[in-house]
Amino acid sequence: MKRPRLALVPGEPAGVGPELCVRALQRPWAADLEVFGDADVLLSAACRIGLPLERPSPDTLSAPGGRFALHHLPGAATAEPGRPHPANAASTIAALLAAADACSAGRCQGMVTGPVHKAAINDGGIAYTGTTGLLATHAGREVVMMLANPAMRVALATVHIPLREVADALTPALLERSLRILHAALRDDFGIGEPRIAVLGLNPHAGEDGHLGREELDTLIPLLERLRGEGLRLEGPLPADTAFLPSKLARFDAILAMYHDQGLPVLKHAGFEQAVNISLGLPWPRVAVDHGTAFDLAGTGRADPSSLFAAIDACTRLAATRAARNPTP
Ligand SMILES: NC(=O)C1=CN([C@@H]2O[C@H](COP(=O)(O)OP(=O)(O)OC[C@H]3O[C@@H](n4cnc5c(N)ncnc54)[C@H](O)[C@@H]3O)[C@@H](O)[C@H]2O)C=CC1
Ligand SMILES: NCC(=O)COP(=O)(O)O
Repeated sequence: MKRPRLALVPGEPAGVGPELCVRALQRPWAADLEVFGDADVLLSAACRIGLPLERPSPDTLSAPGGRFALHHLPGAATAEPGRPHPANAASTIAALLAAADACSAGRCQGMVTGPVHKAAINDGGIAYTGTTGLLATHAGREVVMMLANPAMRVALATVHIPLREVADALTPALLERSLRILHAALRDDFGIGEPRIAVLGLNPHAGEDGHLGREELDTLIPLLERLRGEGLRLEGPLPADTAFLPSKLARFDAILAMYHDQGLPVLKHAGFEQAVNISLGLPWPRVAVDHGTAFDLAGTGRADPSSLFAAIDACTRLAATRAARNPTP
């Protein structure tokens, strides 16, 4: 099978993304990487952490890992580690969209993204709640965020909204869409014939028969019963406090959490380094690091590249799976 070509996007220029990408370019991969970002930011990051990186031509980077195609998208302001500049918001977003376009055009078979600082993008005058939503809008698809590490897969029914708004956002339509996208991705992208999905309740003790909240009785239970009737293997709504016990986790291929901080702290505690963030439902694979811009570490060389490396490996596998499913003539 042909080697996949993946777009690699460092993300926020003042964060740890650029230096983690420099680290990725120090070694060979099972995919060809094309970098979408500001070459000067990458060269400065390499210099700062003492790793070799050169730009032998306007559209090439060279490092011990090989020669890498470069799509240079300069920022408007000089990037300072740990100090995001609102003037760089436009080029940060442009790099993500250029990579998405390369995937849509078939030039790349997937994209791997570094962390983006939501407030820095908003301060630059661009409405943005995350790259998952940005790419969903760009591709015209409904998308579900799923984080995964070797211990578990956790998908989110709601993501970057205030906690106060979560209960109202959990409509039957949103939950059904989330479950169908998750089920299809587990089957098609992860090769699980009959995925077993655990669905968490929203309220303590999954609502305690309506005494601690009604979302389980009014929304979740009827929906799960209907979808089970179609053959989907769904368990729940489960009390979230015990759903992650190892004996329970072993029974499921994925968990659908109702909101960001219901699922992600458990997953990150169980393996921050190996976790990746996968956008389910896009026309091409997109995998991101599980961590943020870590401004406290930017420029120090101390940021751990494991999640970025795991993201490149995961995206390579997903691209290969899709290529095997839809072979080009
Ligand atoms: N994939 C993405 O684009 C993500 C972006 N974010 C964004 O990043 C920004 C900062 O978010 P925070 O909540 O501060 O989370 P953060 O993940 O940037 O930092 C939290 C803690 O983890 C540490 N950490 C993060 N990455 C690390 C690494 N590679 N190696 C070692 N330690 C690391 C940091 O030093 C800090 O102590 C926010 O704007 C957030 O929205 C957050 C998570 C994912
Ligand atoms: N908590 C995940 C996160 O902040 C990254 O989201 P996205 O940018 O991948 O949508």
